[in-house]
Amino acid sequence: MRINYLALRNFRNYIAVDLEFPPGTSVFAGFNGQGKTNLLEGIYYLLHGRSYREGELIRWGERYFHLEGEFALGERNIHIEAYSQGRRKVMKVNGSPVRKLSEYLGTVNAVSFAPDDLTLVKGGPSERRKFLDQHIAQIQPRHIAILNSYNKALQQKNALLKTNLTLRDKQQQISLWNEQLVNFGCKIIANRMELVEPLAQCTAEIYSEISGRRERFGMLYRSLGKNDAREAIALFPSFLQDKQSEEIERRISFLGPHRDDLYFRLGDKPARLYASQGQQRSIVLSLKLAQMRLIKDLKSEYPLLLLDDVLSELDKERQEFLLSFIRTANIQTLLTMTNGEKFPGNSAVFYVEEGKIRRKV
Ligand SMILES: Nc1ncnc2c1ncn2[C@@H]1O[C@H](COP(=O)(O)OP(=O)(O)OP(=O)(O)O)[C@@H](O)[C@H]1O
Repeated sequence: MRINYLALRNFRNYIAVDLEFPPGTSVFAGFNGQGKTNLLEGIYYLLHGRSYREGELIRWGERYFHLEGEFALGERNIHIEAYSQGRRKVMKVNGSPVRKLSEYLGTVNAVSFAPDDLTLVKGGPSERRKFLDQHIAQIQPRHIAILNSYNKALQQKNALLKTNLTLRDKQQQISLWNEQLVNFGCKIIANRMELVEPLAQCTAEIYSEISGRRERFGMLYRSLGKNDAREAIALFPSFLQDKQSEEIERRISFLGPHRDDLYFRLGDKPARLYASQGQQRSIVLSLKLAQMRLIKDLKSEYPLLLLDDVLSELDKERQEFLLSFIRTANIQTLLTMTNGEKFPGNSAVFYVEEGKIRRKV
């Protein structure tokens, strides 16, 4: 998968930028606050129909933003457009408006890696669930709709638990929401389980390579407190039934895949507690590369790789591992760096300065 072309209009700190991307690695270098992340954010927005950051996308003082990109998928070119129309956001693929995100999400895949991802190991479970769910959504866009339906039912159930209705009324209504939670929740667990099995294997292989075969990495998806997600699916309805009185008493719904976690192990020790800084970096790097491989296995093409200021976070050996993976697999990679860092060999270099981009000649 490739990006050939990108146009940004009034997007973040860009007034008007038109860029053509060569194959291979492109470096975007600049001082802090010049627009490097905004550029990757624009590409992310085109591929996901939303941003991953807070804040106003329209350039301050302007009334709209407009993004346009041309992507290549095998022999096929895909033209994606996104713009704001008042408060409304519009997406078009090859000129046709997109009604539902799931219609086009995952058409062109990208894996991104930024310093924030390094919290995946030591951060809270919600970060790891988000990581899993985002990956699933790239290959199975309906997963987003299932998550939304589950979260809606969960919100309604929590709202009900907070009301002052009689116990009898609550009991009656809760079972309706529980039915929905089971319906959508089991699909979520099944999707996560299906991804984690190959992801765990692939990540372990890559981690072993990075660590010179000295360390063993393992990953386990724990759902509803069970190590076996199939068991969790089978038990979910009766668990909800058993916990009903406690949920009514505590006025909160505390059981379901919205509480699940992904456990990382180094040898037989939990990585969350014991992984060193370097080991955390190796785990996240292995996870990202495993994601790339799984997408390649499924779609026969590697996704785009968006590396935001991440190279400086890796030591020399891990940098070399990542760069040689990119070179060997011939992955189109967009890499941001701060001025002064050493650029990887054979890359096209672009300078980013105050919302303007020029290619080094
Ligand atoms: N809606 C907006 N309109 C205009 N400028 C904006 C808008 N949103 C963000 N900015 C500005 O864009 C600038 C560039 O942000 P960006 O995150 O891309 O920087 P960067 O080059 O990646 O920097 P760093 O190396 O520090 O990560 C910031 O200074 C920010 O204030």
